[in-house]
Amino acid sequence: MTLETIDYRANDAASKFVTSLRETGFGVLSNHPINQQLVEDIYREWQAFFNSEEKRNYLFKPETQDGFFPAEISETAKGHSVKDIKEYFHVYPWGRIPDSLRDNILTYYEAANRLAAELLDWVEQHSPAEVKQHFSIALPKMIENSQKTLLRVLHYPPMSGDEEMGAIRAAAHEDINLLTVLPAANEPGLQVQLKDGTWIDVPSDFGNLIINIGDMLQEASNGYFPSTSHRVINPEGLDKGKSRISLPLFLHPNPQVKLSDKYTADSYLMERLRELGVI
Ligand SMILES: O=C(O)CCC(=O)C(=O)O
Ligand SMILES: [Fe+2]
Repeated sequence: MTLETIDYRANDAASKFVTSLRETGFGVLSNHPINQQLVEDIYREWQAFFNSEEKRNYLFKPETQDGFFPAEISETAKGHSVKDIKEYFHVYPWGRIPDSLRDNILTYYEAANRLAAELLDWVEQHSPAEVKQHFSIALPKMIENSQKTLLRVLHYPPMSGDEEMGAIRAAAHEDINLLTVLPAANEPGLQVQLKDGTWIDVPSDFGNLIINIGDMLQEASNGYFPSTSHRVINPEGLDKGKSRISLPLFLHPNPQVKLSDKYTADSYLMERLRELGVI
């Protein structure tokens, strides 16, 4: 099985997209409104930033979680013992951002959020009534003006040869948030796990937009929309010498939004961050 790429401008785009999310946890869009030149500019200028020592001036603050997370303290996925091979920067509009990178990244943040609201509306419109009734408010409303939505600029450095045994760029995990929106990275490697356990490549043609379900949408839909495991595998051969940059936007509802009888967005997030040991 492969993941089908869906033309955002096709008449049946919404229903095809939601069917793909329901079946695989992922949807891949071509012909979408995110400006590809902007994405390319961001990849280029953030690559230069990660190559410079300036990044150390933006070391993340544990209380606010904005800023630069170096490889030494980078994430260990839930259930794994080896750190991922990556470093990243957490962008929030209220957080610290290097001046020279601010305009482009905030333009992208806004454009991706606007599209995300439309895609959440597609999900809502194509949810069966018995699923829809679980949503405490309309899905696009959940993220409206949210200060919690996080744009992560990820840098996977070239392989040096002395990586820890068993380490990969991003070990298998599920995202915590409602939906994740990410432009295809500048190098392949992203894979999703199907129901039968096999791993398939997410079509990474440059210009595609990849959307995946996170645990919060799974919780809010009472399991109807599956949050599926995904990972980023290490490059082989000549590609070992190449960096990879990616740009996931993690859509987080406003903290007081009720996800289910059991959780608000805030109580859900806190429980997960406690499990991860980061708070
Ligand atoms: O780099 C990628 O393509 C995906 C990253 C990812 O899954 C994550 O950061 O949660
Ligand atoms: Fe992820």
